[in-house]
Amino acid sequence: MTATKGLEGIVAASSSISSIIDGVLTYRGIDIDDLAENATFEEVAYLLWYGKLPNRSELAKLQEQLDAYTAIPEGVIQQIKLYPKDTNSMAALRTAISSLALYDESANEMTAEANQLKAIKLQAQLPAVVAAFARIREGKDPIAPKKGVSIAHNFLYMLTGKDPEEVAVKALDQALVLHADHELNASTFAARVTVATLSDIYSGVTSAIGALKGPLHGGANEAVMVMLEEIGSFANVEPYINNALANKQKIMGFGHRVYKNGDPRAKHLQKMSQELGKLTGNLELYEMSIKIEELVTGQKGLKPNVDFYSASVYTTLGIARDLFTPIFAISRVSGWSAHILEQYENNRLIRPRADYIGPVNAKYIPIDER
Ligand SMILES: CC(=O)SCCNC(=O)CCNC(=O)[C@H](O)C(C)(C)COP(=O)(O)OP(=O)(O)OC[C@H]1O[C@@H](n2cnc3c(N)ncnc32)[C@H](O)[C@@H]1OP(=O)(O)O
Ligand SMILES: O=C([O-])CC(=O)C(=O)O
Repeated sequence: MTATKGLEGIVAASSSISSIIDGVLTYRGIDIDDLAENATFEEVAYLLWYGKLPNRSELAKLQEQLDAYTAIPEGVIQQIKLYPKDTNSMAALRTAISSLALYDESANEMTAEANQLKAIKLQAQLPAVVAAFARIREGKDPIAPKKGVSIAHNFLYMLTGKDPEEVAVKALDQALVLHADHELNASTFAARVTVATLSDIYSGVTSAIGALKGPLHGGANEAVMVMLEEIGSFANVEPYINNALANKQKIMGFGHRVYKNGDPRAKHLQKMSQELGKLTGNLELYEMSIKIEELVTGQKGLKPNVDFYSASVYTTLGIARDLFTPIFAISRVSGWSAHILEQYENNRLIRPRADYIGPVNAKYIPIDER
């Protein structure tokens, strides 16, 4: 038995949710470019869960369900108030989402209907948890969600207490569409491994959040912003990047395990970054990002992934840097839950083998002889 490091190229599940074929990403067979231009995030979540786009009445019913579940249990709010003020935002999210299960009587119910409803609940509540955490750590009260508005609108409203501008809602909504699912990425795989033991959906999503947190995966969007802040100005881009590449440092937001000719989502975020920069009259982050891309692609052949331009987009929307990865989770919980439901439908325990490379024929040495 020999191991494939990082399971590169290993096909570990059959799925009908999203595909990456010849560099083209689809959700349920629909090209991401088409969805990014035309679909709302709620339509996409429905598509991922049910395998088809919703008609008007199906979408209205989903909106009603989201409205019914968005408010988070008071017990979870009280717990968030006890978190240290400097808690890592993804650690807070992981803990709070795990604790949502304690307040859901159906948490361990395993019927398909119960699990589908819990997917909707998690989708509704995850943005409310992120917004509540963001406010509570600033000593502010959480804001009750609105009804009848999109997830993007509600999230920005729950963060600030003000109805966001239409352009901000549209940008965030499109970012949510672009992040919703991505085949067997690390966090989705973690979710599937967890629920393949027939553990519950909250455990699956909690595992996924833990996996998304790392800077090689979802945590890269925050790391990109750390880099942009360190660079500080357009003039410093070239010396900074040349030095980083000469020292064999990884440039966050570049490279991908599957896409070798570029991530099809990045161009949408690049365009959004430029448009928001123009609207706010500050194109510096966008121009710095373009220059970084020119240097990294020019010297290493690496292309930006979904995380690269999302950093300048979210910053231009006025969102705190450490909420970027939680926002990724707000979107990706749609994909995680779709994969969890798919795993339950045709389950088998996921249990690969290890190529043992440790000592052999070793003997127990009594403690006094060591
Ligand atoms: C939503 C997402 O999860 S998208 C990915 C987000 N992550 C990042 O942006 C972090 C930066 N990127 C990376 O670390 C990697 O490109 C990954 C983790 C995304 C993919 O990794 P892998 O498929 O394992 O590629 P691996 O790390 O083996 O890289 C292959 C080579 O390219 C180099 N490389 C890959 N990414 C980068 C990068 N961002 N900057 C500089 N060099 C890089 C590696 O150093 C390695 O070089 P070597 O062969 O000389 O040692
Ligand atoms: O697929 C991956 O490995 C990472 C990624 O781009 C995502 O999860 O969106």
